[in-house]
Formats: sequence, structure tokens, C-alpha cells
Amino acid sequence: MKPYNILISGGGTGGHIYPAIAIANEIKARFPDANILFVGAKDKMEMEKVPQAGYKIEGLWISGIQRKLTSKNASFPFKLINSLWKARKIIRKFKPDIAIGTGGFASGPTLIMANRRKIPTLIQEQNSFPGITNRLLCKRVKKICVAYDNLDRFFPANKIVKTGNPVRQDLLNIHSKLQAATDFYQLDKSKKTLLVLGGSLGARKINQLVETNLDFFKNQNVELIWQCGKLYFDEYKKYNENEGVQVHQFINKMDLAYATADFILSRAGASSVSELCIVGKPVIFIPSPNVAEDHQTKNAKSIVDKHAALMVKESELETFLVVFESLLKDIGKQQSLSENINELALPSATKDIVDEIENLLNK
Ligand SMILES: CC(=O)N[C@H]1[C@@H](OP(=O)(O)OP(=O)(O)OC[C@H]2O[C@@H](n3ccc(=O)[nH]c3=O)[C@H](O)[C@@H]2O)O[C@H](CO)[C@@H](O)[C@@H]1O
Repeated sequence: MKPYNILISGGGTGGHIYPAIAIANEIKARFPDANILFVGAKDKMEMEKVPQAGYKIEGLWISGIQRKLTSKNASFPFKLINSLWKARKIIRKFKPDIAIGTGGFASGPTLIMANRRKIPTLIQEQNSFPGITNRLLCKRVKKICVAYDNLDRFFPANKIVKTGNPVRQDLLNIHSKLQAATDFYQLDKSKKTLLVLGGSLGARKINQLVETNLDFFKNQNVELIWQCGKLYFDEYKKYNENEGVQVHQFINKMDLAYATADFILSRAGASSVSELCIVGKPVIFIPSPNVAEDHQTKNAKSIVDKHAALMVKESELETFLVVFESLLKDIGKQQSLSENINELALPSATKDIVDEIENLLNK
């Protein structure tokens, strides 16, 4: 049988890229001969991360429409036309058997063109409130894999399958990695470790919060693994001199960081939330208020409402210390949060999504 040609498009942030890579890896495991090609946006992080994961990628000249009135929007129609044209060219040459979109601007033109050529398409929506690209694509695609309930408010109910978000396989057994993680991060395990995550890009407000409270953490015997983001690293790397503080622009070994953490302070991007469910540790979310329709607050709320994590809104950051200090003292709360969040995990998401992909390929 001829090997499958699989086109995968998504990116802009880690939140769209890592699910795409996890899906690609599962396809490769099932169909080692499959040809997999990614389509991303030029200058975005997928152009670096996808080749690092061992896959080819083509870049489209596309970006989103700015919500604010700005001159940047003037080039949008040209970019869109250019991207549709290039996506068509890629599809004609690669002849995919299926096209998969994981959100982000590049997946728009790619899946529009695939739909026009009657190639089966599937999208994976990571968030509890869908992004604009997937909302536009939903009418034409064949299947929509989601991670939250009630998405029939946005998508045709008969196309929805609740699979969860793909999560990297190396996160599934972090409890066996505690010693390796402690050695890797060289931590003093007589102290507690707080892992600070600002999402794939880092978060300014979280960085400022941590910086202001460095003395507090020290006095509480809390060590920090602090992912500040590439943009902010020059500003914060000086704190690597402080005892018990490790500043990272990006953490490549997330499995070890999660394994060694006693507490996690995190943005509420969709993959982060799905990973944190699998990790099963006490989490305080500080959702980004700067994302479309405030979807991170909705992601976090779906966990907090089940007594499975705590949330501090960015507009109420002054309450963080009280929340964290009372969590530090309350071992019962730490345990119940860990157990409750773990119950929400959907660890077979990647497999279930690729089952849907296989169904479409076999039709
Ligand atoms: C600011 C912004 O637009 N954020 C959006 C973006 O988030 P963002 O790109 O932050 O995405 P997620 O939180 O979903 O995922 C982050 C991913 O990056 C990984 N990671 C993160 C930090 C690090 O140092 N190392 C590392 O490997 C995490 O393990 C995770 O796999 O896409 C998400 C999915 O659509 C959305 O829900 C978010 O609202």
C-alpha cells in the first residue's frame, strides 16, 4: 500500500505546536512509512521547534488580524491571499491524504485549501473557548477533536469528539523521575520547590510578581524553578546568582521540572492545563487576561470549579501571597488539589485523536 501523506498545520505559540508534534509522533509510530509535512507561519516558533522534533515544515506569510485598529492590519489581505496561494501549491505538490489543523493562523489557509480539494480534514481545539481559525474552519472540516465539554455552542455537535489535548508521552510517568529531576536541577530537597511557568512565551506580570517576592520565597524555604520566557530572560537572568533561584528562558525538560515541583504557579494555556492534570500537583493558576475572549480564565475556571486548583486573577495579584502561604501550611489541601486535578486527566488523548485520523483515512 502507498504510504500516507499527512499534512499538519498549526503554530504561533507552543500551545498549538506541541499538540501537532504529539499527533505527528503517534502517526509515525503507527505508520512508520508515512510522509509528514508541517505548514507553519514564517518567523513563528514552529519554524524552529518542528525541525527540532525531526519534521519538515513550510512557512506561510501569515499573521492574525490585530484586534486594535492598527496599520499592521493593512497588509492582512495580501498576506492571506499569498498564504492561500502558497498553501494550494504545497497541497498540489504534497498530495496529502488528510490535513490536520491544531489552531493558529497558518492552519486557516492550509485547511481552507485542503477542504476545497476535498481532502479530509480534522481540527483539534485545545481551549474551552475556541480560537477564531477553528471557528471559521468548523463548517467544512470532517471531525473536531476537543478537550472540554459544551463546545457544541461553537461547533456542529455531530462532528465533535471529546479526546482531550495531546500531551507529551514523557509526562505520563513523572513520579518515577523524582531522583533524576532532583539531580538534574540540583535542588535542596529539604526545601520546597515552586515551579513558575509563564506559558511558552513567558508572562511579564508573573515575572514581576516573582521578582517582588523573592525574599518571601527565601524566608519560606521555597526554591524556585522560574521559567521567565525568552523575551524577559535578559532582565531576570541576574537572579540566577541568588541561592535557590533558577531562572530559565525556556524549559526543555518539562517532565523533570514537573517531577520535582512541590507547587506550580502557571498560566492557563490549554496544553499547560492538560499537562497539569496529568502531573497531579497543587497548582495556582494566574490566567492571562490578554487572550481572545479571556479563554485562559475559562480554562482555569473549569478546573477550579472542580476544587482541583486555585486561581489568582491578574487583577488581584496582591492576594497571591495569602493564597500561597495558606496552601504551603495546609497539607490536606495540597493532597486534595493534587488528587482532584489528577482525576481530570485525559492521558489517552493523542491515541484517541489518531484513531479519529485513521477512521478518516480508511473512509
Ligand atoms: C499568550 C497566548 O496566546 N497563550 C495561548 C497559547 O499558550 P501557550 O503557547 O503558552 O500554550 P500552552 O499553555 O497551551 O502550552 C505551552 C506548552 O509549552 C510547553 N513549555 C512551556 C514553557 C517552557 O518553558 N517549556 C515548555 O516546554 C508546555 O509544557 C506546554 O506543552 O496557546 C494556548 C493553546 O491554544 C492558549 O490556551 C493560550 O492562551
